Amino acid sequence: MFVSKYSNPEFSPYDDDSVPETSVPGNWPAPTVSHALSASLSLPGSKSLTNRELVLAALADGPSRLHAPLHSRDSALMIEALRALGVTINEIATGNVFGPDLVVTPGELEGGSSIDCGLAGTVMRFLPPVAALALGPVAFDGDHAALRRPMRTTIDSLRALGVDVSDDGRGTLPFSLYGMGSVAGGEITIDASASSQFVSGLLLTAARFDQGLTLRHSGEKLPSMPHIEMTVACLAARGVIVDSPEPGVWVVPASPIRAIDVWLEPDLSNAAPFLAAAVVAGGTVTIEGWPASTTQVGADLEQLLPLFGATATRGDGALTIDGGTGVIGGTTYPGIELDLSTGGELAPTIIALAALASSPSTITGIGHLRGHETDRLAALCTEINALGGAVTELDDGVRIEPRKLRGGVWHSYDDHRMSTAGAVIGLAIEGIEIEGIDATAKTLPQFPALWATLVGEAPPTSDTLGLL
Ligand SMILES: O=C(O)C1=C[C@@H](OP(=O)(O)O)[C@@H](O)[C@H](O)C1
Ligand SMILES: C=C(OP(=O)(O)O)C(=O)O
Repeated sequence: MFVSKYSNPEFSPYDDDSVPETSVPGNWPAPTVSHALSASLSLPGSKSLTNRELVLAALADGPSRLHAPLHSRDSALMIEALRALGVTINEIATGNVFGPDLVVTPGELEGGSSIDCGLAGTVMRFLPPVAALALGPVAFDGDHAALRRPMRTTIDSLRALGVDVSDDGRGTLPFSLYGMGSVAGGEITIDASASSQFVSGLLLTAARFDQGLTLRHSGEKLPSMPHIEMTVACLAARGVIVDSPEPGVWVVPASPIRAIDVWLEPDLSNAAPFLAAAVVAGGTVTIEGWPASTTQVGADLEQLLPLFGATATRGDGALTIDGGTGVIGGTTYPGIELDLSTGGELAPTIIALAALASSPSTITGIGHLRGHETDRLAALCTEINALGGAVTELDDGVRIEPRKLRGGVWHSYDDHRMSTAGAVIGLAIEGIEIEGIDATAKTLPQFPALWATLVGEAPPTSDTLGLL
């Protein structure tokens, strides 16, 4: 039997003889715990806020300082792309273990570049409208895994705004556009049912269009509303007041975007697997620096994790989840019925917890996760079922039946939230090896180091936390 070096078989209620015999080189053995947790962690800045503030600072009327921004693959791709478009971005060391502050100085936007979007939805959906303001051609491409993410709405909306876009008709990366130095703006209708980022991308730049923008969403659903509200709030902080006269309509006035200094909040969606660990292992996990109020959908974890029998407490700028004795200590919790359309990026963690529940769960409102870093519904079904689970895909979600799980290789599909969902299950199930833990570099390069701290394996050091 393969036994993770962190595991203690005595405490696993899911012991099974069919775990793999040997470890696969390069895979990350997910730590299994045999004790209740008592961890307090700080996390780096929010991906969604950092990449919005980078874009807004690049379009602003002077230099902006970003304090405590995220430094990860997604933010690095955004920084490189903005530099290629003529924006100056300098680092200022502050002693923050998660990396330097950034000073963003706008410049005249120039074309002639090729932008690597990697696998970052925020780069591929936020930057084409910015590039349309540049003078000259700008090409957009990305990772192989990115070439299936929906981009048709971005392409069509730019064309509706009069921008010259060349693509191969598939509605995905790669494509290119020819910026004319300005965009007239006006009124357009788009279908953003595949991603809220189509709306956010247009809103972020629209104040710089000659006539601003009236944007209408026409489609059967609109996922991730909190992320659109985050965009509107970031614009408001820079003096651009977006009116929403009715649901699905936004009016952005032509207006300067003010240069301001901003403090980035920690990434609350990246807190999800750490806080969920308390549910599985028992004991407490505290995330420091939890904002008193926020536009991040990760704030919903305070209400979501108690659905799994945990207790959430806020105080002293922190959120603590107490999982009692946890799954490994014998706690059972019933499955849940949940519409997660507002917080799709929390779904992989929630589904991992549901896979350890004692009765069935149905998670809906997340059909659009098929267009995320991977088809997350298919990936979660495949990986949980390969461990002995019983997850089925629905039109817009998944149904999870309780099953005794066993160890095995958990594939990440280049998706950071698949890697971390596997780690959550791995706390209770011996012998789970994560293939592709490096995917966590997309938004949290320190994940393996922080997870080791969480389970009490190693204290954090500037070497382990500062890695990029
Ligand atoms: O605007 C953003 O920062 C994001 C919006 C959401 O995208 P979708 O609406 O495509 O789910 C979310 O899932 C993603 O992680 C980040
Ligand atoms: C969907 C996600 O990312 P992206 O910003 O690449 O869309 C995510 O982080 O869960």
